[in-house]
Amino acid sequence: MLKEHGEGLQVLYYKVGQKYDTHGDFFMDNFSVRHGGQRIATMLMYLSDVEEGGETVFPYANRILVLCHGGISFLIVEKKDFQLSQRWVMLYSMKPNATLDPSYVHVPGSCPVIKGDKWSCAKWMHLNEFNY
Ligand SMILES: O=C(O)CCC(=O)C(=O)O
Ligand SMILES: [Fe+2]
Repeated sequence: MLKEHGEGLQVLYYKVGQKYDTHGDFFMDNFSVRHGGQRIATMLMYLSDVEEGGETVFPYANRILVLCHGGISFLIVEKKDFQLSQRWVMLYSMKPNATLDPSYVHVPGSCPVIKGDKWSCAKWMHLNEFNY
């Protein structure tokens, strides 16, 4: 992917009780695609440890991301825990044939933070050059 196809980084901060509602990272309207076209993929990065809560859940991909609890990240796939060696994941919004792929709709985008606080960061990649 070319760097010109990327949006600037978007940093998110959640305090206790704050959450992000269910969504997909692709656009559902024609207006939003005017800069760079549809989003192809998201690189989601976890910048902090959350003591409790703050999970990102991908039920259609059968994945729950429990990130950075006590400095360790986990990916739960089909009820099995996998410890991640990195603090980021790639989520795809489109299939290789350029049709939308809802597999990584996040339900919710972020569960409420229960203890501590959460910092995350999204980098979105587009079909075309992104110039805003
Ligand atoms: O903070 C998270 O875990 C998810 C953020 C997210 O879904 C987004 O920025 O699109
Ligand atoms: Fe998202």
